[in-house]
Amino acid sequence: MMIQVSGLNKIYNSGEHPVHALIEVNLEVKAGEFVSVMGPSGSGKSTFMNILGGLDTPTSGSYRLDGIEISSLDDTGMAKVRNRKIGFVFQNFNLLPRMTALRNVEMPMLYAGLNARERVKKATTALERVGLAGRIDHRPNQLSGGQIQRVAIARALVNEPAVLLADEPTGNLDTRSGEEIMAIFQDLNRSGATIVLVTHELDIALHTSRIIHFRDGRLEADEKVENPLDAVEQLKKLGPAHQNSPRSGEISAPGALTEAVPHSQTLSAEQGRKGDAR
Ligand SMILES: Nc1ncnc2c1ncn2[C@@H]1O[C@H](COP(=O)(O)OP(=O)(O)OP(=O)(O)O)[C@@H](O)[C@H]1O
Repeated sequence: MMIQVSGLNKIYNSGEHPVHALIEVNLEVKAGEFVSVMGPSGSGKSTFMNILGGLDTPTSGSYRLDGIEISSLDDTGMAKVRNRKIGFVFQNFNLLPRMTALRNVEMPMLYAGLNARERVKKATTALERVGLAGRIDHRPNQLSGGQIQRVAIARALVNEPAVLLADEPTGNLDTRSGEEIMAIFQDLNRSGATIVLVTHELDIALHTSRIIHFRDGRLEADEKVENPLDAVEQLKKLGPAHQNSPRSGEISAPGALTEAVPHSQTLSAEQGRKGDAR
């Protein structure tokens, strides 16, 4: 079992009254599953993801990640687990604005003791994996929202984590860019990645094979998706990307997680959207 959560509770005591944000949550996720987390605002999704990611600790209960009991680790132990086992993708991207895509993706490897050549090689491979081979020297303000999110995914992948956690990774993107991100996640999942993704959109959740629902801090439903939507098929239905449409991306064919549009064709659109990409 990749993720094993039992009797998990989280109580915040920061305000005047304690907030019971998670109540007796139980969940098991096998290696290789693709799970989405849904629920109204305030239902506990972020709290749950923060605990899964080792960014916060539960008040009580057990959380095992890849066999390691996380809830009993100290800060140093937790930081190690985060660095080695978990890849994060956030809605607001969290990239360093002054650094190129390549340097951003190299960041998680800086502390892993790899030499510069190995770092560049692995970062380049990760960027190729998300279809950004031709953009490795671009800075975030030279990329579309969808491309920035792909850099963030490459960065999350580069240490080969046991699990990928994504909090609203398509939340700031248009339909096509969102589908492109889902195509990458589906591709990674088919190669064996375990992924847990928070989304407010059912259309996005239906790309995963299991949806769990939170309400008032409780995990109230856990359902299997019989025929998950295939993002590559959805992209075909959307038709060809319009050259002038803001933030349109480049993945347009099955398996084509590579650049389909020559660099020069996208430059003008990029210039037009500078500044609103994040
Ligand atoms: N640091 C904190 N201190 C006190 N209360 C908190 C803290 N973080 C979250 N909460 C409370 O815990 C509950 C769950 O919040 P959480 O952010 O996990 O919900 P969510 O489902 O992620 O919501 P959203 O979809 O709006 O992001 C809410 O009542 C929230 O106000």
